Amino acid sequence: MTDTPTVLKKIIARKWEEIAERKAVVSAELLREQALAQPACRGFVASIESRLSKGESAVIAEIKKASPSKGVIREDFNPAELARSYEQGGAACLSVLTDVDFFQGADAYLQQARAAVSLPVIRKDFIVDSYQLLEARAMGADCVLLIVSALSFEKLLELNEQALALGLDVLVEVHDAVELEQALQLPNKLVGINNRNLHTFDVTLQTTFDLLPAIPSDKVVVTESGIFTGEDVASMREQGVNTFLVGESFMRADEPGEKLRELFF
Ligand SMILES: O=C(O)c1ccccc1NCC(=O)[C@H](O)[C@H](O)COP(=O)(O)O
Repeated sequence: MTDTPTVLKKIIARKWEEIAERKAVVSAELLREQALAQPACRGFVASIESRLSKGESAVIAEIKKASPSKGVIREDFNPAELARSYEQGGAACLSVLTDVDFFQGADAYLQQARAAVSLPVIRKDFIVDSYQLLEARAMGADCVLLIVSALSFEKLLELNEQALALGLDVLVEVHDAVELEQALQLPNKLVGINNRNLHTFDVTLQTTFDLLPAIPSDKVVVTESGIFTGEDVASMREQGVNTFLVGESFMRADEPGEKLRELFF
């Protein structure tokens, strides 16, 4: 009997096809030239640390039109306007979904959002190949996401090194103790704990609380997914977690930046 592929497995399988299609249009060599011609990144980690050092929450505000678990989340979708709203609301950084097939994202959305503000931006996608790092740097991203469950440990180390060498910051994302053990072997400052199980879509903030004790105090923990209420925010703060990645809750609000301010400041 064969296992039914989970959504994460489907996304990764499609990613490899997408990479092959894109490589046929723009070679890795050309992309590298474009990546190396970019100005310095804006400092994703630095922006978070600056907020934390002032005793504030650092909010990574996500621009996400749709998702596999929720379908279309926001019809009225203008990345530049959303970015401005988030900046005014007090965001430390932006997260922009660039995956086309499962999130209705686009590389252009990242560029439009970033051009509208001075905030650093993470390319939120499913990175499995160094070509996507070159793409990220070439399109202007300041940070990339590396999802431990999507990569072998060797690939994780390799992509992490390549991303850092390109001047990108990296948010390494885990969901359980085994993945966390791998993530902690990287020199990175940020450790993202995704409260969403990417295989089943189950979301529980308990994931962050369970993994937190194993994380050294020199790391910055980013709690990701499922943050909707003041109580959610307070429960994280009580445990010393002050960096949040939030998407749906803001995206469903008429004024996403106002919602951000109301929840966090
Ligand atoms: O959101 C999904 O349905 C999803 C499915 C499979 C892989 C990843 C998925 N989402 C990416 C994220 O983790 C979230 O966009 C991000 O953490 C924000 O979460 P939320 O605040 O719950 O929108």
